[in-house]
Amino acid sequence: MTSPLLSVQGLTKRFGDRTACNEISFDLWPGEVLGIVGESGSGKSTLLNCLAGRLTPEEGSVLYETQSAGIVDVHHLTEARRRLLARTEWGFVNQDAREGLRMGVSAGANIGERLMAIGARHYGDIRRTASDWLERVEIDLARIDDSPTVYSGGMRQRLQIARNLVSNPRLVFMDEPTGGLDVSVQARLLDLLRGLVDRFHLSAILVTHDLGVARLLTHRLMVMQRGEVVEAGLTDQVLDDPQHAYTQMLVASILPV
Ligand SMILES: Nc1ncnc2c1ncn2[C@@H]1O[C@H](COP(=O)(O)OP(=O)(O)OP(=O)(O)O)[C@@H](O)[C@H]1O
Repeated sequence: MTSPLLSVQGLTKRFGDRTACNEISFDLWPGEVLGIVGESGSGKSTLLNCLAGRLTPEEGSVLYETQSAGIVDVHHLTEARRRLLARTEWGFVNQDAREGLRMGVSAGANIGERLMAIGARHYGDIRRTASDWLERVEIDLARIDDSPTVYSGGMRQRLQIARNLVSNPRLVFMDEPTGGLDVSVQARLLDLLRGLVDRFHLSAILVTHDLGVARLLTHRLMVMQRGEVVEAGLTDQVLDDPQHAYTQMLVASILPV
């Protein structure tokens, strides 16, 4: 029997007297893509940041099964070990690619840096792998030495995805990866992400307010309202036959038939 990659128990995060996430518990299984959906302000990003160790919850635990050191409690690791974990086993794709890229170095270096962080040293190999990944995310190789500052929004997002996936992460956190882009750019990025998720059997947790994105990319969904998970289940089931009044409202407003 396999064990969960991530196991979350009773996670609560408050900002002053506002509870952004309230007693959230769930498991993520290897190879699974879990979507977190809900309206703006429902607590999705806060939850994601608590899972990835970027925010510290007031209560609860986030247990992660590491590749070599067994199960660790993300919030009881030292800062140095958490950073190491983030660098070697996780990816984090931000909505704003500028936050996930180093804007002062070339596209190739953005990918190469990640490889060097996991021990790659041979310049030729690093350059070759960076080139492969640029191709994989449909960026013209002629742009490898350009800085991402001269990339379009869609290209930057594809570069951020390449930078995250090049190190073969076991778990990828994504916060609105297609947000803020033109509709046609979004569609292409979604196609690309879906292909990569399938090809690399990614385990991922994806935050989105877009139920169309959730439908395309996720296996399972958690629906959040005011910091609570109000409904959870297989994505198609939740979207085709929502049980909670809030989910019914979301589905009716976002996916009109
Ligand atoms: N740093 C912070 N300080 C104070 N309150 C915060 C902070 N971050 C989030 N909140 C509050 O926590 C609640 C949840 O916010 P969060 O950003 O997690 O929601 P969200 O569902 O991700 O929304 P969006 O889709 O707009 O990003 C909101 O009421 C928000 O105002």
